[in-house]
Amino acid sequence: MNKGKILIVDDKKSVLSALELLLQSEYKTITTLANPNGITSISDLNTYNVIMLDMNFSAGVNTGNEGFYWLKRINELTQNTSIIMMTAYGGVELAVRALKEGATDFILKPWDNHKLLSTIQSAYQLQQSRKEVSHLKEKTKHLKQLINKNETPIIGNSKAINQVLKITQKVAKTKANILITGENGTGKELIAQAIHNGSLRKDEVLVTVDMGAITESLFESELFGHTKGAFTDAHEDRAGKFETANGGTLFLDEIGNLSLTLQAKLLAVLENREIFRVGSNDPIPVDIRLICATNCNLEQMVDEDLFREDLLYRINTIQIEVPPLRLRDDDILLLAEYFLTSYSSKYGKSGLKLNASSKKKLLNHQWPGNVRELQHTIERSVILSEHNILTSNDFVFKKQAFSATQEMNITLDDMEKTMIENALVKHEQNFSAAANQLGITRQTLYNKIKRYGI
Ligand SMILES: Nc1ncnc2c1ncn2[C@@H]1O[C@H](COP(=O)(O)OP(=O)(O)OP(=O)(O)O)[C@@H](O)[C@H]1O
Repeated sequence: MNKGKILIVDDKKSVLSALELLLQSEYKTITTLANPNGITSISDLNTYNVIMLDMNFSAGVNTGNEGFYWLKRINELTQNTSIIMMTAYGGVELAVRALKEGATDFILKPWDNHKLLSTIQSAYQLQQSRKEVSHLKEKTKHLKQLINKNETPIIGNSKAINQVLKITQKVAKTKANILITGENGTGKELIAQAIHNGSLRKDEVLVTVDMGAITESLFESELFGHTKGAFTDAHEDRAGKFETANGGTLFLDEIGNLSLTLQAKLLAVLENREIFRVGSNDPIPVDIRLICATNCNLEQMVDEDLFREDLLYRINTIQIEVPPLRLRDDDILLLAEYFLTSYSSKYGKSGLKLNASSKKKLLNHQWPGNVRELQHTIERSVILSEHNILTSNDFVFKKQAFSATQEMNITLDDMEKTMIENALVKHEQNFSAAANQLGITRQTLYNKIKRYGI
C-alpha cells in the first residue's frame, strides 16, 4: 500500500464513500469532507499528497466557480500538493481553465475506476517530484551560501591595490567579461571572488577551473559534462563546470596554459552560449559571467600565434592588472600583520609581534612569489618561532637564491623590459613619472616601449 494521504472534497456523500472505498486499499490515509468550508480548518493540509476537489457545491449551481475559489485557496495554503478537479458538467474549456489556474488534472464524473486510479497515481508522483525539487533547491541555496561565505578579505592600502579595488567595484555589477592579469600569487583569484561577490549573481555559485591542471583528454568532459556510456569510465550522466556555473560566474584560471585546440573549443562555447555534453547532441544553453586570469602576456602570445586573438577579444572586455607585491610597499606590513594574526590564532601562539628589524627585512625583500610567498613566510615563522617577538632571523628567503640563479638565464633586454613594465605599473602608466624614475627621457621611454612591444 502507498503511504500517500488523499483528501476528497465533495458535497455528495455517495461520491465520498465510493472514492473512499476505491482508494483505501491503495493509499494509507483517506480523508473525506462534504463541506469545502472545512478545508481551512485542516491544520495539516500541506501534508496531503493529493486533493480531489469537486467544482460545484451549491445546489443548482454548475459554473465551477466555487471549485475555482477553493482551488486558489488550497494553492495558497499548500506548497506542492496535487489538486485534481472533479465535475459532472465539464467541457474542454473548463478543464483548460482548471489546469491554467493550478490544478494538476481534471476528472469527469462518472469516472472509470481504472483511469481514475492512474490519474491519482500520476498526481501523487508529481507531488513527490515537486517536493524533492523543493528540497534540492533549499539544499542548493544553503550550499551556495556556505560556498560564498568563505570570503577572504583583500588586505592592502597601497595606491596600486586601491586602484585595482576601485575598478573591481566598478565592473562587478556589469555583465562584462573580465581578464585579470598579474604575476603568480598577486591575488588574482581573490579579485575574481570580489567581482563575483559584488555582482548581481552573488547568490549563485562561483565555479573555478584551473585550466593549467586539465589534460587535453579530460577537457571536454570536465567543462561540458558527459552522458552515461559516452566513454569507458562514464558510469553516469554528469554535469560539467559550465552547467554547474549556470546562472553564476565561471572563473577560468591560468587561461594562458590552454592549447590552441582547446582554445578553439572554448571559443565555440563562449560564442554560442551553449554546450553539448560529451556523448549527446542536445544543446544545453548556459548563462555564465566569465572571469579569466593569467600570468602570461596574452597579447604577446597572440603575436607569437600561441593564443587566439578572437578568444582574447571575447575574454578581455575589461582587463585588470594586479601589480606585484614589490610595487606595493604600503601593503607588505599590513599583509604581514594580517597573516601573523591569523596564523598565531591557527597555531595557538597568540601575542606574536614583529620587531623593527624583521619589518625592515620584509620591506626590503623583492617577493618574487608575491602575497603567497609572504603568507607562507609568515606561516613558517609562526610555526618555528620560540619567542613572542619575531626578529629578522626568523625570516629566511629561499626564493632570493632561486631568483638570483634565474636571473643568470635572462638577458639585459629582458631585465630592462621588466624594469620599464614595473615603472609603468608603479606610476599608473604616467610616462613622465616612469621615465623620471628610470633616469631616461620621455622620448627614450617611448622608443623602448615600442621596441619591447610593451
Ligand atoms: N590582498 C590580499 N589580502 C589577503 N590575502 C591575499 C591578498 N592577495 C593574495 N592573498 C592570498 O595570497 C594567496 C595567493 O592569492 P591568489 O591565489 O588569489 O593569487 P593568484 O594571483 O590567483 O595566484 P596564481 O596566479 O598562482 O593562481 C591566497 O592565499 C590569497 O588568499
